[in-house]
Amino acid sequence: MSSTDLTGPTPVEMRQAMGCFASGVTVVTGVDDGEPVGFACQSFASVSLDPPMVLFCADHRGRAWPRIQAAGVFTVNVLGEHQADLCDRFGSSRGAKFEGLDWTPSAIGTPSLHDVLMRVHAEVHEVVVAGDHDVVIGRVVQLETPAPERPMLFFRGRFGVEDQHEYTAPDLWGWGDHWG
Ligand SMILES: Cc1cc2nc3c(=O)[nH]c(=O)nc-3n(C[C@H](O)[C@H](O)[C@H](O)COP(=O)(O)OP(=O)(O)OC[C@H]3O[C@@H](n4cnc5c(N)ncnc54)[C@H](O)[C@@H]3O)c2cc1C
Ligand SMILES: NC(=O)c1ccc[n+]([C@@H]2O[C@H](COP(=O)([O-])OP(=O)(O)OC[C@H]3O[C@@H](n4cnc5c(N)ncnc54)[C@H](O)[C@@H]3O)[C@@H](O)[C@H]2O)c1
Repeated sequence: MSSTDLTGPTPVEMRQAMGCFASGVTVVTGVDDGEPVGFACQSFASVSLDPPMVLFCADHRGRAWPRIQAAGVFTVNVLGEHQADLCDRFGSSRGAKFEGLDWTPSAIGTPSLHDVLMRVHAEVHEVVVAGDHDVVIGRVVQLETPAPERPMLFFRGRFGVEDQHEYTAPDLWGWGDHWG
């Protein structure tokens, strides 16, 4: 089979496979017109040390990202293991994300969430459109490491890995036992 015969995975196959890559979970926050906005985000990474840069990927359908982009500054709040409630709150379109939530304005005005492992405060440097997401590259202006908590882990669509030892990866491509 030549590479031109390959049609590539479906969205479902992408989600099932990409879920095998364990990540932390963050909440990306900003302020637009005085109103705090934010969304749960696992596609976060360090990009450059000098100058200091980070990235995250934002779905075009999300309503928070266009407002954060308009403001030009954002904070990445890295969640601890005990903060599943924050992930639920910011990872769903149900309910008001900041209703009844304590937060503090950062030096750049963005919402700092409490009891997180780390906060990255940044200015939007570049936005690259990639398929149905924007890749957002930010220039870091301040870092904070408020709490030495254990991290929240997201793996195969669930939190943590301890209870997933019996999981059998779906045989998406009919490879049987020939993984790797
Ligand atoms: C662990 C985890 C990791 C995630 N990682 C990422 C990531 O890396 N990048 C990313 O972009 N997203 C990610 N998400 C998804 C994102 O957090 C959610 O989609 C979140 O709700 C987006 O918030 P928002 O305020 O931007 O958009 P929302 O306003 O919450 O809208 C989200 C979706 O719901 C639809 N919607 C909203 N309100 C209504 C309504 N009343 N009726 C019908 N449809 C409606 C919107 O059109 C949109 O498609 C992640 C979620 C989780 C749980
Ligand atoms: N990058 C993202 O936009 C992203 C990442 C994770 C979860 N989510 C969304 O959060 C909700 C809850 O997720 P779940 O618990 O069902 O996990 P899931 O099983 O859908 O996610 C498994 C993996 O697929 C990838 N993925 C999922 N949705 C994606 C998207 N829209 N764009 C790019 N990659 C995506 C991520 O790598 C994730 O780790 C879903 O609506 C999901 O789409 C979005």
